[in-house]
Amino acid sequence: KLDQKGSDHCLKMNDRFGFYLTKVAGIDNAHNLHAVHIKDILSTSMGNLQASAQFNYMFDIPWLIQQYPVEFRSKPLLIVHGMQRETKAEYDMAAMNYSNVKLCQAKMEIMYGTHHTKMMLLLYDNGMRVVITTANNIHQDWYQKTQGVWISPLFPKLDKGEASAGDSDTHFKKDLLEYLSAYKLNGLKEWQEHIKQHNMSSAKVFILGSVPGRHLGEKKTAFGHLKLRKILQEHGPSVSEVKGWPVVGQFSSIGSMGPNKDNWLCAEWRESLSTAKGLGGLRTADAPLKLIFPTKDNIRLSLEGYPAGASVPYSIHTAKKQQFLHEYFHQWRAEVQGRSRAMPHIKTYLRMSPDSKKIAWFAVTSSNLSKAAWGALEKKQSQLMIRSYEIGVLFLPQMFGAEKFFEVQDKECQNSGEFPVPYDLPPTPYTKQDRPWLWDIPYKDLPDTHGNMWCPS
Ligand SMILES: O=C(O)c1cnc2c(C(=O)O)cccc2c1O
Repeated sequence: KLDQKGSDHCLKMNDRFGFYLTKVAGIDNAHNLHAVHIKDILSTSMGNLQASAQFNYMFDIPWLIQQYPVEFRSKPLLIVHGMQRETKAEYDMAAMNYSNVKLCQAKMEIMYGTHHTKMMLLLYDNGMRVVITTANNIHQDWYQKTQGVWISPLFPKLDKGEASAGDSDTHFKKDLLEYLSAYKLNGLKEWQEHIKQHNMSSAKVFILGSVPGRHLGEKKTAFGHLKLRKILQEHGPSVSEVKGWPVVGQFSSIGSMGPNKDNWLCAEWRESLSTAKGLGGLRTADAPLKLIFPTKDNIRLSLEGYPAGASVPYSIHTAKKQQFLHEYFHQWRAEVQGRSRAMPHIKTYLRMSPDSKKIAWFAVTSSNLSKAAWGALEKKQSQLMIRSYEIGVLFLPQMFGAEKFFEVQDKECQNSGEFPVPYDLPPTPYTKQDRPWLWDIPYKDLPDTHGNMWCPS
């Protein structure tokens, strides 16, 4: 048990990055000391809330309202979602009970796209905060899973007339406004205005956004994996420093990516994630790729048991078409954070030194491993086609006063500026017996933590 000081220190250290994991029920509370629950984010200690906007994929509206302190439950709340038809009608019905709740439906004009973005815009009487997370606005996403949360500093209001100023070295404000204006929704105009009126110069992260569309010309590098490539080209580590460093991807769902690695995964996608600063296009030896995705047994033996798999939607139909992928797979192991049994719904990407003691950058985002989220080049690479709304943040060492790289925090609550990577590095490869979790086939051989089998209908 950490003494009071230790735990306070932890909190401070974690404030360094503003990156937290969500609290997990049922593990030693030592592992929750600097984790956050949604009620902590919305609490009066974060500011005197005047209004908020909640962007997400899944909402339990009554549950969400209950997460606000009682004195904030009647403040204006804008819910931004991508639901259509029956589900949209359900949301409209649920919201009717709350006169302060307005709904805003994101346009989904490209097939198979979803509104994955999970973001909170919190307006106080003395400023505003931006929160970007991987958790849906439902109880079970904040209960026994590993989820990521980035909480911005308090952004103070700008004095009149300064509206053009207030951006950071990472052009956080400009990129957030560009992301929101891409919705082309009148319902978002007031929040775009709030953002314009606040000083966001203290933001040290880069925005990684995705917006449905066929992005070309100037906009081609505004979103998806080409935005990450652009940032790494300009601000990333140098080629010589990270030659041969593995790229690590960790996610809770997988899209269809063609019959072999050269279609997309180890072509444009790995190209972007292994980009380094220096001569554009200087081909470095292909970076090793390590993908972290829960095994069937990770899910079976988890705190939630097989039902954890209901949030890990990898279908056998898709898996069958891309067996090549499984060579890259590594187990979910998070002893460092006491979360080996708290299944990942977090999505993270990083570049790791061969000895896994350092990382060149770290991203936490709603984006899973899919072309829909990161984009796929089309028309002779002249345009990037993205299907879904996504948002995440990228941490670069030099923006946080680190020399060249982040040291990896390999024991909880270390007293230094090490980066709290949410899982164990180096990742542990699948054993010969391991199989990736597939959510749409039955498992009747071995019971889960709660003694149940898995029989999807
Ligand atoms: O967090 C999200 O954005 C998200 C999106 N989609 C799903 C699906 C699906 O789309 O079928 C199934 C199960 C979980 C999720 C989920 O957690």
